[in-house]
Amino acid sequence: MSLSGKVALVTGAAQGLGKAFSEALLKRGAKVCLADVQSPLGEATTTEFQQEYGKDRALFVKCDVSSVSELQTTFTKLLSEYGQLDIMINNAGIMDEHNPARMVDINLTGVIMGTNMAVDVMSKEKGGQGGIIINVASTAGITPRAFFTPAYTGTKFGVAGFTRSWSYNPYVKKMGLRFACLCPAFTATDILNPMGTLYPVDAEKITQMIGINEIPAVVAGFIQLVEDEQCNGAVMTITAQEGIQFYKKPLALSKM
Ligand SMILES: NC(=O)c1ccc[n+]([C@@H]2O[C@H](COP(=O)([O-])OP(=O)(O)OC[C@H]3O[C@@H](n4cnc5c(N)ncnc54)[C@H](O)[C@@H]3O)[C@@H](O)[C@H]2O)c1
Ligand SMILES: CC[C@@H](O)/C=C/C=C\C[C@@H](O)/C=C/C=C/C=C\[C@@H](O)CCCC(=O)O
Repeated sequence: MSLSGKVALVTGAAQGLGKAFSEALLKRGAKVCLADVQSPLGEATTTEFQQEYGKDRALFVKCDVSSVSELQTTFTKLLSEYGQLDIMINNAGIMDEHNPARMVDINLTGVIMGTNMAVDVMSKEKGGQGGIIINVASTAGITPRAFFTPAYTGTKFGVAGFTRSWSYNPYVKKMGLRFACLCPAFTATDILNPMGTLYPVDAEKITQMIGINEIPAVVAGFIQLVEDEQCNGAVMTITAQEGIQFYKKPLALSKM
């Protein structure tokens, strides 16, 4: 799918993977609404992108994805600026085993609410143009072996299950929608702080043992999902040792 003229919403876009996903979309001709709870940093990232890709191509909205009203306001601002939404990336997430309720609100409830609002705007049955919704889980969301992050693992299992459930919906073809789940393993961003885990020494040791992805490797997998019109139901893993793999291959879209 050509991304020229498409409109994307990326949550958690001020830094890290969300920033890199946003830039990859901009490079391919899309307009991007960057949503993040970090206001000065999100504004600085957006200004950087506006200078590189054009003022009208990037928009920042301060948004805490755990707040339904802030998410709604984000969609309202995005639609009033760009008039459409084609690509929804629910990426915002934290690692804080010491505050599991907050982590569930951001990592899981935020993804569910962001997805449901995007479905309402993007569905061809509701006046939208269809498109793709990618939810960022983790390899921790498909194997429970990261014992140092049990609540985080729970949220990411939730994201993977939620996204896959949508992909099996027999009405997605009529809606013109595709759902995919991106599952990186450890990647070089600020989230890799062992102090957010229950067992920092073990977390650090296992991270080094498994290896750390560089951001461009994850961006390559991300773009593959965005551009592949057959990717509905895909669960893609990206690891330093084995690169891009499919844990669950794309589903044939239902004829219903
Ligand atoms: N880096 C990794 O090792 C790794 C591996 C697998 C999955 N992930 C997932 O990738 C996603 C992006 O993480 P990252 O690695 O870029 O980390 P990061 O900490 O660099 O970026 C996370 C971004 O999310 C934003 N954010 C946090 N809480 C928010 C909220 N309530 N509302 C809106 N934005 C919020 C932060 O401000 C930040 O910009 C997360 O969902 C994370 O769980 C990361
Ligand atoms: C160093 C801190 C670290 O623990 C914080 C990580 C924060 C987010 C990254 C997370 O999404 C990545 C998880 C990757 C897990 C990779 C492998 C596990 O699934 C399995 C580990 C154990 C094993 O298989 O032997």
